[in-house]
Amino acid sequence: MPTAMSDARVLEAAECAATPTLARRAAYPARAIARAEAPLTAGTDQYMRRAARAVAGACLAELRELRGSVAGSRVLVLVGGGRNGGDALLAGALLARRGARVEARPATDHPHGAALSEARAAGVAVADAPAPSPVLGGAAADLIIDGLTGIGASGPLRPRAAALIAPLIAAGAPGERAFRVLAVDVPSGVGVDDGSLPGPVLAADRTVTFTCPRGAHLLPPAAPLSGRVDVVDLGLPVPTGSEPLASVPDPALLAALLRAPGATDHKYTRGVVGLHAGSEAYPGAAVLAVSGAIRAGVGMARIQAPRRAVDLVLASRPEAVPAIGRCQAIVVGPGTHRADQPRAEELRGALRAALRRGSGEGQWAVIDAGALPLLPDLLGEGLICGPEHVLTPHAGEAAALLSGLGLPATREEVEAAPASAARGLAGATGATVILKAVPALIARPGGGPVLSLDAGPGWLATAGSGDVLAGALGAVLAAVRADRERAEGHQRGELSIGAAGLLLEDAVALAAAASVRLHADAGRLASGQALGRGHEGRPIAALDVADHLSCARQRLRAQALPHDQPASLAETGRN
Ligand SMILES: NC(=O)C1=CN([C@@H]2O[C@H](COP(=O)(O)OP(=O)(O)OC[C@H]3O[C@@H](n4cnc5c(N)ncnc54)[C@H](O)[C@@H]3O)[C@@H](O)[C@H]2O)[C@@H](O)CC1
Ligand SMILES: Nc1ncnc2c1ncn2[C@@H]1O[C@H](COP(=O)(O)OP(=O)(O)O)[C@@H](O)[C@H]1O
Ligand SMILES: [K+]
Repeated sequence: MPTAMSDARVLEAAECAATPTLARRAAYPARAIARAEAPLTAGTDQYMRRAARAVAGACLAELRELRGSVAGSRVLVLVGGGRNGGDALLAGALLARRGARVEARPATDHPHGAALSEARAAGVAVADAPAPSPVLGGAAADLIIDGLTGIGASGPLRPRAAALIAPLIAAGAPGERAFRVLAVDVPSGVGVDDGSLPGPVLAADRTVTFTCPRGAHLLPPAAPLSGRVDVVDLGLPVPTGSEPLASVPDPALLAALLRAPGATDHKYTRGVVGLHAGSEAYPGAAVLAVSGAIRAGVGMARIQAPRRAVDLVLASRPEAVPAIGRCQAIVVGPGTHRADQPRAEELRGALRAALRRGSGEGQWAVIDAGALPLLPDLLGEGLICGPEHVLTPHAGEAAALLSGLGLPATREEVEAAPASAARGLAGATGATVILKAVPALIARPGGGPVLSLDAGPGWLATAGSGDVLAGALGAVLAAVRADRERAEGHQRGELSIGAAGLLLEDAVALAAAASVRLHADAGRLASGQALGRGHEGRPIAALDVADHLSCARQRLRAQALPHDQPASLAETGRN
């Protein structure tokens, strides 16, 4: 199938098409995507051609970054039997016309016929593994295009496809290997809708997908294997008729929650948080949680803890108030263990006061660490969680809590299907759930798509990092609750601030998302990873994360204030 386009025009079109459309943040089921596309794509290959241009554009960018030029670069195309393989072959053809040495390796006896002919005509060599490579001559490729399977796949990769990726997986993770991998639509072999990993998958440096994200881009454990994801608009409809599986909250919405104080604000209108954090055994967690709350912008942080922990807090945060009084939100549990009976009894008291006894809204609360295992008994007493109660388990804590609620689960099961665990926990408790996975997930008790949030750099995996997150979340919840209290005191519609007009469930979920975002950005800033791609960053301590929360908040706010753009994250990281 010859093309009438000149090389220059092909390149131009390819680069345009690869521009990501960030407005599309919700992942829909593969079936719904295919159903919505079908009336337009039947009987035409124009959408496959647009897809291939977008893929080729991204490949050109990767090759230029890696080698400085495209001509002479070595590209290996892995080809499955469907249109995903067709996209990859046509992209390979475009790259061959740009002077790349391109070889295609089919995992099927029946690759897309027209795309295969066009690739051959453009100079792409087609080799059947394990035949020796005629083009690459056994040398490693610079770039692999993974076009084995897309949204039409199910189950683990079949043996022939799995055999093609096995040696590539063995070459190491992205960043550690000599070649780059660009996945067409999804890294082949992932569970497209649920983000599961039913078998081996070649991790991509970059993925080019179409129309809207897929579940596999937003849900762990598959999500990190996509690398950078470009969502390209091919002119096909978004399947808005079906419920999304997951979504990425708009940063502008998160920023809008974190309003700056005005002339009529005082510390109580900015929010007061009460922290039941730290214990004789783990006094430092109280410092971390209080610091997280203060640096995230709370009006006042109150602390309740054993004397040793309170003394430590006051030594580093003299502004903390060592008495629990009226608060808009509480944080219960950082730095505590259920085996510490006297401390557990204090936490139980705080939780009893916070949970619902009937239908009314309870005290807004973060329920973390040692407070989580106390929940099943309290719910057994007839107390009730509402959306205003936010649970913050990691996988192990989620498994224990599910099991305590009569839904047996192991840590491995939660890690294999975190979205289902987060939804299950929210449904079983009635609370909002932040599951600390990578990416982090937020599930609402009323169901609906889970929110997916970049968890930040791996440097955040350091002791006490979760205590900082709990404190920051307490601060944001207190501020949102304070705004709602203030708005309730006014005539309807007279005062429009922050999250005042949102449904309770949405306000709390967005507050949770804003806190995860602040924590992740603070980790990027503290570690120097905010300098951009190629900067792997440096080790950080949990207190460094707390210290960078205020800067992270300023950066996020800038997204709500387009007229007042401050310096980029990258510039801040240099300080
Ligand atoms: N609808 C359209 O016209 C468009 C589709 N596009 C591409 O087309 C893809 C969907 O195409 P298809 O519906 O043909 O599906 P796929 O290409 O995703 O997969 C179907 C093929 O994979 C094989 N397969 C299924 N499960 C497998 C497994 N576990 N291991 C190995 N092989 C497996 C099937 O036998 C079949 O040959 C999208 O992902 C996207 O890349 C783009 O070209 C844009 C336009
Ligand atoms: N690989 C990772 N990448 C990004 N963030 C991570 C990673 N591992 C852990 N984190 C984050 O670090 C924090 C750890 O919290 P938690 O497990 O409660 O630890 P701790 O109790 O020591 O504070 C969470 O916010 C989690 O999301
Ligand atoms: K693929």
